[in-house]
Amino acid sequence: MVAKLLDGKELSKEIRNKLEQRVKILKEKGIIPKLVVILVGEDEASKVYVRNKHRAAEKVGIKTIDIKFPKNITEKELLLHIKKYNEDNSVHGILVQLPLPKQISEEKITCAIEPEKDVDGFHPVNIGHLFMNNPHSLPCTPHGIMQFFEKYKLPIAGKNVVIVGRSNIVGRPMAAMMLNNDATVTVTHSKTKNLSEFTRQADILIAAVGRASFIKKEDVKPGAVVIDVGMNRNGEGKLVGDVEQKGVAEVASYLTPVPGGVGPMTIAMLMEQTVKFAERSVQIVNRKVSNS
Ligand SMILES: Nc1nc(=O)c2c([nH]1)NC[C@@H]1CN(c3ccc(C(=O)N[C@@H](CCC(=O)O)C(=O)O)cc3)C=[N+]21
Repeated sequence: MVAKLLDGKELSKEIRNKLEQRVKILKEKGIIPKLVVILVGEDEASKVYVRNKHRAAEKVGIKTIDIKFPKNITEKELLLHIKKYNEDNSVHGILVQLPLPKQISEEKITCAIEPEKDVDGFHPVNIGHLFMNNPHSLPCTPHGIMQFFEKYKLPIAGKNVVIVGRSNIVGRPMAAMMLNNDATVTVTHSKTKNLSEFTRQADILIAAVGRASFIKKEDVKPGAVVIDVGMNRNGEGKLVGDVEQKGVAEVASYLTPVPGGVGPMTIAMLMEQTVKFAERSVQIVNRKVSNS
């Protein structure tokens, strides 16, 4: 078997084109969707994100305001800035890039963002709604992954989904979304014993561990759908996923490439969420982005 590659560049473009139309309608009502992105210090992955996201926003017609703070900013000061944007009615979405420097509590910052403006879907209130199967704001990476299943009509109900990684950003919300779609979900992590016994049972395997080429051909059930969430830099500075792509492509039925898979979808979902929040602000009923 040779896996079909799930093209995130192409799909994100499709989604962005649809968003452009929604932004046009908003603009006719005098609303410009506005997203504030806060970056503290110099994290490499975050810088790539800022750049790509800025480009996508421009194409869609979303105004993004990138705010950079030095890595020694205090928690108190950062909280004051968040408060200011919470209270600013022209701002529809606020995103603080993670990870944050040690002196700042990520939990405190995440909780400080108004849930209504939490485009990342990281606020405990939004996570709670997601786990109760009544989502208000969805974390962008797992939400982006769900778009592949919708677009390619890949069945989820009754499938064995195995997620490798239990981060708040990917693994946990991914588990909730798959469960909401009637999958049987297993979340594995660094303490899991005999990991590959689990991964080999997966009809859908989601790798979000942050270790280059961690999932090999022999860890994958023939015919599985494999989603590679990894964004690792190798020795040459090249971006490599958590999946050993070449080998796994020989056994999987579908596979997301890195780059050009999950990454662009994360950004497309961030755009979608921002537009949705702007629509809510003028009570335009949200229409789900449909890829069919
Ligand atoms: N609050 C918060 N929310 C995030 O969602 C968040 C964050 N903080 N901090 C940093 C990480 C990283 N992240 C990326 C998303 C897309 C690409 C992306 O577009 N990658 C492209 C291209 C990479 C390249 O240009 O080399 C690809 O995979 O094809 C990269 C990185 C979101 N993150």
